[in-house]
Order: sequence, then structure tokens, then C-alpha cells
Amino acid sequence: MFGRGKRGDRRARTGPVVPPRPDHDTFGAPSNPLHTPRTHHTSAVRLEGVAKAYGRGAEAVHALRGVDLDIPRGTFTAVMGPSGSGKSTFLHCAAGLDKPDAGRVLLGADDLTAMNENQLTRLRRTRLGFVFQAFNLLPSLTVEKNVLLPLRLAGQRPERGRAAEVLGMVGLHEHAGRRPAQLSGGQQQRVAIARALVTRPDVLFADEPTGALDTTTAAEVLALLRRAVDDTGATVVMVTHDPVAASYADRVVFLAEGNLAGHLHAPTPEAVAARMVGLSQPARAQGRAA
Ligand SMILES: Nc1ncnc2c1ncn2[C@@H]1O[C@H](COP(=O)(O)OP(=O)(O)OP(=O)(O)O)[C@@H](O)[C@H]1O
Repeated sequence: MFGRGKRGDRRARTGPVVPPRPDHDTFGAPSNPLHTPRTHHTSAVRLEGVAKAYGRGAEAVHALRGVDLDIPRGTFTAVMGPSGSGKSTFLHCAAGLDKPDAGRVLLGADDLTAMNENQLTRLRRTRLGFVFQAFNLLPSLTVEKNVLLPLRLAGQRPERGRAAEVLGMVGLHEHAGRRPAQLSGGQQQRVAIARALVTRPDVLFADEPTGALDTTTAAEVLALLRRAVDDTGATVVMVTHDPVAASYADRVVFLAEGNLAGHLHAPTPEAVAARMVGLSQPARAQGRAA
């Protein structure tokens, strides 16, 4: 199994290749002028002016109001914000599950917003991984078959060796022949992570992956996501309400009322919680406090 531990472990390790930490102080702007400016090729995902509204006219809800964000490869990004701030809409647009009304979403060099539904379906199956709060495993299939499903759907050979490899990563190799109902919630979510990693996706999107788990189990799942980034160079983008969960990320980006409202590198739970309190204040109250 991947070892436990958070971001700090990476500094102590001497072994495998360690992906670079993000080095941006502001969205898209390198903090160190000596660094080569990032291009689209080093971005896993890039959002340019992404806007999305539900409904029309006076009734329209502006869920995203022109979001620009660069997510470098091999990094772990958490997305936070008050309820209704646009987190799910952000995730759906970034993952090609929903079309923005304006702007572009680039996966590497490929523009998702220019693709048709068939192209997007294929891209999601081959280049993206998904982990949801509800696990979404197929109850009639064994753990191994659940893990291999994305390869089948992508038309690739479902190699048992690969299933063993990713199940080994999440510490569940010996449970390959079980059905999901024979596993705990935390184990089921670890299977879901193995399934999301089996295609070696460009990006793994996680939507409240620990929302249904107790604190200890949640920590195991978060440590797995962290290690997927540190040990295999995966790129993880996770929506969460939980400051502790967000603290496993390299960077937290905050949304408020459909806009980016700042970000935090090397986040601690306390710093994330403090930022969230600020975002949750109604604008009038913030104005009075200032
Ligand atoms: N299908 C929809 N039709 C109409 N309005 C929608 C739809 N989906 C989302 N919205 C609205 O868009 C805004 C952003 O919603 P979104 O679900 O992206 O926020 P969120 O930050 O994920 O919220 P939560 O934390 O409560 O899940 C909200 O005002 C929401 O009510």
C-alpha cells in the first residue's frame, strides 16, 4: 500500500522522482522570474475565462463568472468555497462533464470546449479519472472487475497485472475477488481510487471523496491521493468542504459567488478555515468589519 502521511513526507524521502511544487504566487504568474514561464504543455488543466450560467435573463444564476486558472501537472489542488460558490460547476466544466457558456478549458494542449460529445466521452474514459463521494462501484462486479472497467470502456485490454498493481497501491490486493458490499466504506473508496488511476489519467478529479467517511478513514483516503501525486506524478483536483482534507493539497483555490477569491499554498487546516470564514461572511458584514 502507499504509505501514510502528508505532504511533509515527500521532503524526507530520498527515493523516487518528486514532482515540483507549484510555484505560482498568483494565478498563472510564475513567482520566480528565473523559472521558465509555464506553457500549456506543463499545465494539466487550464481554464481561460470560463463562465457558466443556469437559466436565462433575470432568472439566470451565474455559477462561474470568468474563471482563469492553471493547474500544473503533478500537483494536488483543492477547490473550496461556500455552498453555492460554483465548486461543482467548476469541476464539471474542468472535467468536460459540462460545457461552459464562455471561455476555454484545455487539457494539456487539447481544447475540451471545441470537442463534441463523442470526443468528450472518449477523452473522459481515456485521460481522466473520477472519484465521487458515493464511491459508485458496480455491486455485481468483483473489486478487480470494477477496477478494470475503465480500461474495458476505453477499449483497452483489461490486464489483470495492472489491476493488481493499482490495488496494491491502495492496499487492497488481497480483496480483488470480493464484491463492494463486502468492503468497508473506506475500502470501497480506495477501490474507487484504484479504478480512477488504472488508466494512468492526466488528471484525477475528486468530488468530496471523504464526505461519507469517518475522520480516520478519510485520512487514509487523503493520504492515498497525496501519495498518488508524490509517487506516480498524478495530478489531482479535489472539491471539498473540509479544511483538513484541503490541507493535504499543494494549493487551495477559493471560489466565492462564481469568482476565484484567492489561493493558499502549502495550506494548513487552520489557515484554510480562517480563509473560509472570511468568504462565508455576507459582503455587508465584511464591509462593516473592514
Ligand atoms: N442545474 C442547475 N440549475 C440551476 N441552478 C443551478 C444548477 N446547478 C447549480 N446551480 C446554481 O449554481 C450555483 C453554483 O452551484 P454549484 O453546485 O456549482 O455550487 P457548489 O459550490 O458546488 O455548492 P455546494 O457546496 O452546495 O455543493 C448555485 O447558486 C446553484 O444553486
